[in-house]
Amino acid sequence: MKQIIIATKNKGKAKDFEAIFEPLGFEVLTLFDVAPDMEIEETGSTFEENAVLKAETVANRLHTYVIADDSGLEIDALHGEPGVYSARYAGDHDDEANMDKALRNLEGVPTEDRTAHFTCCLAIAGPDVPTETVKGTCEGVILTERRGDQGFGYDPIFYVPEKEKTMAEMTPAEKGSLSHRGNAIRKLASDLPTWLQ
Ligand SMILES: O=P(O)(O)OP(=O)(O)OP(=O)(O)OC[C@H]1O[C@@H](n2cnc3c(O)ncnc32)[C@H](O)[C@@H]1O
Ligand SMILES: [Mg+2]
Repeated sequence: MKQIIIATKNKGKAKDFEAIFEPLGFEVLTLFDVAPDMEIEETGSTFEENAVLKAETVANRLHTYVIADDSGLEIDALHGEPGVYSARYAGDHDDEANMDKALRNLEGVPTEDRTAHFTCCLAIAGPDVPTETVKGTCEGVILTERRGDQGFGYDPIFYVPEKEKTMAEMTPAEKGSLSHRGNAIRKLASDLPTWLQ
């Protein structure tokens, strides 16, 4: 089976990638498999900068093609917060505390003003080629309480009106069919065979 390296330590993200790449015949490897000691400080101020930073750091170390994902939630009523700070909004990678903070900051905001979107920027870096980036988004509404137990991060409070479900109420495959990550991967897909030769 062909292998694809995702420069991430987020197991929820890795599951999202597996749901899309495994049916295409790829085994998904993460930093836990290829470079468990690596901790990359995300010093960029945009998703794109951080995705490029993560992809290039790992590609330079491993001398092979690597995909990195930098993503986050932007809530309109909070002027785009938490944005690039999504993972560390209230506590470092503390999904529950992060959701609580978002819900607290939205207290009293009516449904019609609770619009938000997820963004996913993917960067692909490798030896002797310029790094490429693509972006995918997904629109939704922030609920007042959690629903569902699938997924990760802000999925339980991110409601997708067309599906009448939160992302945490979707199977990984269903989430991938409409998510910011799925949309970004589909943009990349036509380039994949050449990147992975
Ligand atoms: O940097 P890596 O190791 O890939 O893992 P990370 O979790 O730190 O990833 P980011 O720096 O890209 O931060 C993204 C955060 O945005 C949120 N997020 C991104 N995609 C999401 C999704 O599909 N569902 C729910 N929350 C998501 C979640 O809080 C993530 O931790
Ligand atoms: Mg991160």
